[in-house]
Amino acid sequence: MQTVLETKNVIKNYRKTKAVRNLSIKLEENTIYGLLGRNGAGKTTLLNLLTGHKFPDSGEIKGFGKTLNKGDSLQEICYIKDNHQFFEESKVIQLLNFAAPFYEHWDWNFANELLRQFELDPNKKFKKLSRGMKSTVGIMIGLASRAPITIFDEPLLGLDAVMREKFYDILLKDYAEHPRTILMSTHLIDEISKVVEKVMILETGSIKLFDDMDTIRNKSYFVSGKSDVVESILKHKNVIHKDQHGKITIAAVFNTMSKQEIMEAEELELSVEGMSLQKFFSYYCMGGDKHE
Ligand SMILES: Nc1ncnc2c1ncn2[C@@H]1O[C@H](COP(=O)(O)OP(=O)(O)OP(=O)(O)O)[C@@H](O)[C@H]1O
Repeated sequence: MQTVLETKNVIKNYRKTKAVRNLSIKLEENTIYGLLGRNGAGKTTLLNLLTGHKFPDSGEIKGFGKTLNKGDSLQEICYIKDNHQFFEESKVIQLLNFAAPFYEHWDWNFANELLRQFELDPNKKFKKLSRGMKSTVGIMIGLASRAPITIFDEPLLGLDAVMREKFYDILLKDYAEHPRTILMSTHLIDEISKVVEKVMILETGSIKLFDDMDTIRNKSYFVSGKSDVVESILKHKNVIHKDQHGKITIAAVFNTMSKQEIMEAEELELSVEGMSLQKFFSYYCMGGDKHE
């Protein structure tokens, strides 16, 4: 698959804060990426660097194989930020009219359909929209742009569960018909696990994990049962968290377990269950999610 965006040894500091540390990643065409990380992990900084809104202190950023110099930004990118800088006095339809010419693949039929689906009055002024409605304006522009690379920074802030489901459904349907690269940073981890194909976890400016969603799903398990049996079966496995309840241990494992190993565990009266991405993220990054 073609690489559409790439960073090589990118560093970005804000005075003493090392926001992005020596980061090298490749984003491929026609893939949906989820960008995860705790507050302050460097997600927004990375997105700003990829989109030319910020320039690295050192390292290189390439779009479609070409190095981006200071001030360059790719026409192929649509970047929707969480802090909407839209003109407050403008009506929704004026904002769409303003955005459309920037994007070669903009689809007005789709934009109008999105207005209907998200129940937005095109003649309402942006400043009079609720927080969630403001987010839907960004979402609509991001989707209708059909940009080869669409980047959303926390697109779902303020959206209720119904609207968020609507977004995931529309995104997946449209992506199936018009494949492109979509990179989305979010804290709604379980929700996006249904949508993303690859997951990137940032921790203090570095990549902690970059893997296929399916691989993560297939490698993350809870194994529970009598403590000594759990301990013996997991001796050589990557246990990322353990909980002890009397004589019972519940272990969170991030490792491949073969069908044979699962069968053997079950024969020893252990239970082996899948783990949600949220749980995996918590255990993998935070050493437990007891404070959720
Ligand atoms: N303009 C700035 N000036 C100084 N420090 C900054 C600036 N922007 C970000 N930082 C710092 O850089 C680090 C990374 O911030 P960034 O906003 O990229 O994280 P994030 O992962 O997007 O966080 P969140 O999930 O809370 O939005 C943090 O320590 C933050 O305090």
